[in-house]
Amino acid sequence: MRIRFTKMQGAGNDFVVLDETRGRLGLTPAQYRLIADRHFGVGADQILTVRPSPGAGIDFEYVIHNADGGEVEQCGNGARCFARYVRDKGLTDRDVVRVRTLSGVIEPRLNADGRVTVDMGPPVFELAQVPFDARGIEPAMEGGWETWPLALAGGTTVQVAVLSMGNPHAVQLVDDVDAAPVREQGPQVEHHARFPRRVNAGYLQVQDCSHARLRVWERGAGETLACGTGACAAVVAGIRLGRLDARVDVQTHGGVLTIEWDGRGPVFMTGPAVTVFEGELEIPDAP
Ligand SMILES: N[C@@H](CCC[C@H](N)C(=O)O)C(=O)O
Repeated sequence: MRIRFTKMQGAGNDFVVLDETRGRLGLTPAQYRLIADRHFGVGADQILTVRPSPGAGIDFEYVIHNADGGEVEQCGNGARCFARYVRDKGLTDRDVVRVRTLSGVIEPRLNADGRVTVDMGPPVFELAQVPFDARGIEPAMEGGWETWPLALAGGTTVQVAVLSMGNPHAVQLVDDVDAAPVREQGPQVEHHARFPRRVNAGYLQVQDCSHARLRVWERGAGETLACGTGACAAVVAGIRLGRLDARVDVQTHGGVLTIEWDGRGPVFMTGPAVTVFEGELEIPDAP
């Protein structure tokens, strides 16, 4: 089959965007993997699919597949690209769209400067409780919030703050992200028995109360140049640990994301959303 696609990026986190507003393509996980493959396909960290409104008060449905072909609940950098895409393609004339994802409704807003701000909804902390209570592991209090010990191979134990931004994150505070063992340790954290549905592993370096650096080993994609939900989760963790203020510029390898959280309500993420090119791809039909 031949499919039309748009290649986009948000702070270097790159996406293939597919339009299913006029009918489903019916792609299989293997076909998503092929599209994301950097040698045999287009290449992307995630595939984003635009579907029509699922009901009253919602403009679109937003479906996300990781490069490994698995469908996931949320993608922050993708949400900004999604908003840019539906506007540029004339699928809406609104500056603010309400979009249903697997983890709920989010609201991206196109700004006059070309960047996009997304109301990502509030962080969820319950994720941190259940498995640890079951194992009877004591949390460590650090700056008034709980982080949890995670035993890794070779006798290493790391402290992680575990929370959900619609998708799961385990965030570590590190002194220097450049020296953090993201590629060696990230896969271990992602697949740790503690996280039956796997997890995104974030490494946060606090520079001062409004500046941070971040690297993320993403579930189902490996280390990416930026992770939007990862930036939201890391800033929320940094605020709860007393290390960050309510508005933080997060420097990633692909660009800066501005994250705002008042300590209670939704997290707001602002950053770029850019179209790179468009094309057509021939992929084998599903068996
Ligand atoms: N790149 C993303 C997150 C994509 C999904 C993630 N890998 C997961 O499996 O939860 C972002 O910008 O948030």
